[in-house]
Amino acid sequence: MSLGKDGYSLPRTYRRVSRAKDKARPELRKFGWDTLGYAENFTLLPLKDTIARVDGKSLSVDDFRRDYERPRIPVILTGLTEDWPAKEKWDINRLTKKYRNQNFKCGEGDDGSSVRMKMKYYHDYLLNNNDDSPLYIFDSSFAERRKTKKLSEDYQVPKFFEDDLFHYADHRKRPPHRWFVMGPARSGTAIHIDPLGTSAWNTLLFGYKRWVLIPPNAPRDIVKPMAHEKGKHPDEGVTWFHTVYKRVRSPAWPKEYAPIECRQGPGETMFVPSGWWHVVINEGLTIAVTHNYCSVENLHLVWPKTVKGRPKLSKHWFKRLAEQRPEVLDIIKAASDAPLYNINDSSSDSSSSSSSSDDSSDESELEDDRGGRCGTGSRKRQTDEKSTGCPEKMHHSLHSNFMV
Ligand SMILES: O=C(O)CCC(=O)C(=O)O
Ligand SMILES: [Fe+2]
Repeated sequence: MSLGKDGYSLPRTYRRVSRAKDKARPELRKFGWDTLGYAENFTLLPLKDTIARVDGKSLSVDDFRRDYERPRIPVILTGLTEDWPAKEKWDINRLTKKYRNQNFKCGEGDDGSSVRMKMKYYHDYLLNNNDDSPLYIFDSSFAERRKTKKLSEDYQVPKFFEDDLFHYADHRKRPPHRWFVMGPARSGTAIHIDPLGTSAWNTLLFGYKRWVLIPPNAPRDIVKPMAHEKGKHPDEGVTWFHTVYKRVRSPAWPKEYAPIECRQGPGETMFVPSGWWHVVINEGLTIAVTHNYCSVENLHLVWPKTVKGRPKLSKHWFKRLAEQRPEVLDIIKAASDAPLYNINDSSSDSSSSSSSSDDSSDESELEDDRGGRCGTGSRKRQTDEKSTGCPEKMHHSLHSNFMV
């Protein structure tokens, strides 16, 4: 198809994209979206892949718990998508055809509202943009909307993550926990910790993502870009890979905060344990699904954060767990007796400090630090952590609401 003079194939894309951009990143209106020229000049340091990869088909749930989940060690699980319809169906052209007129969340307004775009316009944008840090689909309500919920039938929650204790809470009350994720080169997620002490799994169906994970005890100040490095994209993955990444790779980086890095490819499932800092950049078009969860292995971390950040939810959830999973009450009791500690040790989580028991703070504290999005719908992109009090994962980028 030939491109219009604005560079897009469809006549309305330019206006739809402009409207979304103005709402999601009004501060770029004057500065411009491609001013830094990253589409031409952005390069990543050469890959240093240091993560363990394990065949998910032959690994037992008990072994996963013992070797990775309990000790909180990141790992890539392979071979889990072989029976997923998504393996074939989550192809950009097929998705665009099937969900052409459906809106997907690709950003968040200053007021926390979702910025949405129809798939057909997003597809046009995806193929034809030169933005420094492009809009990124991070949609946490796809499984609840009539016309997009079939996406949730295209994949299966891997057995390792099936026992999500948040299932026992009323699904309308639980924090956002699953995201359909799609974006072009240079889109990604700023450094963050997922919200509420949850762990996450993130399965890539198409493309390649670069990940850097940094241990929970690393202080916030050293893992985040410095004030003078933030520029116009303070909360974007590209900025981190442009600034902090060099330090992480230098011999001066403290050994105790040694990162785990990798290039995740199609069919690979990343396990991000509770409390780990992580940052992601897409090397080209990627299509993924990610869930955050609470299991018997991280409940001791999730519980105190939920009490603090989502007090009403915690009461409701406690009742349900007492009825249906009484055996986990000992974990809750032990976690409640322990002094409230930050799972990040030195990297205190400012977001969780703003607690009050009213609904709004309840809502907003779901996330910890995901850098991603707040609000109720996005998971993971927060603009600035939890300090904004937003609970989702972080992104517009960070799963907005649910991440730390
Ligand atoms: O795929 C990505 O961009 C990473 C997402 C992420 O870390 C999150 O949603 O918390
Ligand atoms: Fe995350």
